[in-house]
Amino acid sequence: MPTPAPPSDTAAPARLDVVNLTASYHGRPAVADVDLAIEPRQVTALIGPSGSGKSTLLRCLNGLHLTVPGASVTGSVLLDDADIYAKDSNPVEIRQRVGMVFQRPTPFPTMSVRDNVLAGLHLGRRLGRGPHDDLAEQALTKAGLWPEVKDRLKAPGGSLSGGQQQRLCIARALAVDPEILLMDEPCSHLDPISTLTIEDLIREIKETYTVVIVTHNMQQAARVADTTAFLTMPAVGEPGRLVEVGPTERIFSTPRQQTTEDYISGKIG
Ligand SMILES: Nc1ncnc2c1ncn2[C@@H]1O[C@H](COP(=O)(O)OP(=O)(O)OP(=O)(O)O)[C@@H](O)[C@H]1O
Repeated sequence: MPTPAPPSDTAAPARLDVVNLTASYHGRPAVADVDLAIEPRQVTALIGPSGSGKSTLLRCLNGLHLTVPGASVTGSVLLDDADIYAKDSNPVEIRQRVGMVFQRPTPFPTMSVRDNVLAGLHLGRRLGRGPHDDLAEQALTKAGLWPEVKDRLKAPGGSLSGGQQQRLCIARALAVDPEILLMDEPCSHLDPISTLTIEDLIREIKETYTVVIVTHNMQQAARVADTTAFLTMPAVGEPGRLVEVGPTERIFSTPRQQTTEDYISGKIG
């Protein structure tokens, strides 16, 4: 199946369908048999105990998993119906359409704020219409950082606070105009105020983007996610499996599976 064409500026954000996905390291499954529909313009949270495969599953959603030595995948991830694991799919294009923000803010510390935002554009994607300064301003505005850095665009990225650096990374991810943003515990190294700022931002950007977030923090999932997917593994050393997925409010108030209830009530995990 051919890789889908890049979106026009007015295109709706993409949907993702995970179909019978198993992801392994050196032949050992880390997460198995996952079927999961990720709806456009929603925030989907992946929750579950440590080692249940949340980050692995997240990295499978844009093919980043296969960049890990010894990693393999079976099953499919359909990006608007085209399998990102098809032989003829284009990994660079997929990662432009499905961006990623990591746990630790990862700006280039000595590169200027402006150049950090534009750093992803060298991947060969179209640069859009206006000059790059406009693009940097737009991305920083979307990431809620523009008022704080508009007079510091030449300052090094490393001179910003941790929370600002994480929003700089979000601006960098948004500058390449993705349709989907994957966030792997984006607040785990941030203070409570910066965390709330990022959560506000997630709620705002879901108007335009499809967001998938891995979080250990169930309150955070309850605050930001429309849909929550709970993964766990039956025993240590066994692969994680998707136990239950549904509207966040229902998952937290009336989970259908006992394991989900045990996890959210703190009995396991
Ligand atoms: N690079 C790797 N090489 C080998 N095994 C790995 C690698 N990354 C993860 N794993 C294994 O895959 C399994 C799932 O790990 P993963 O990090 O996806 O879980 P997680 O639910 O995100 O955990 P945590 O909440 O602790 O971050 C674990 O058993 C882990 O040891």
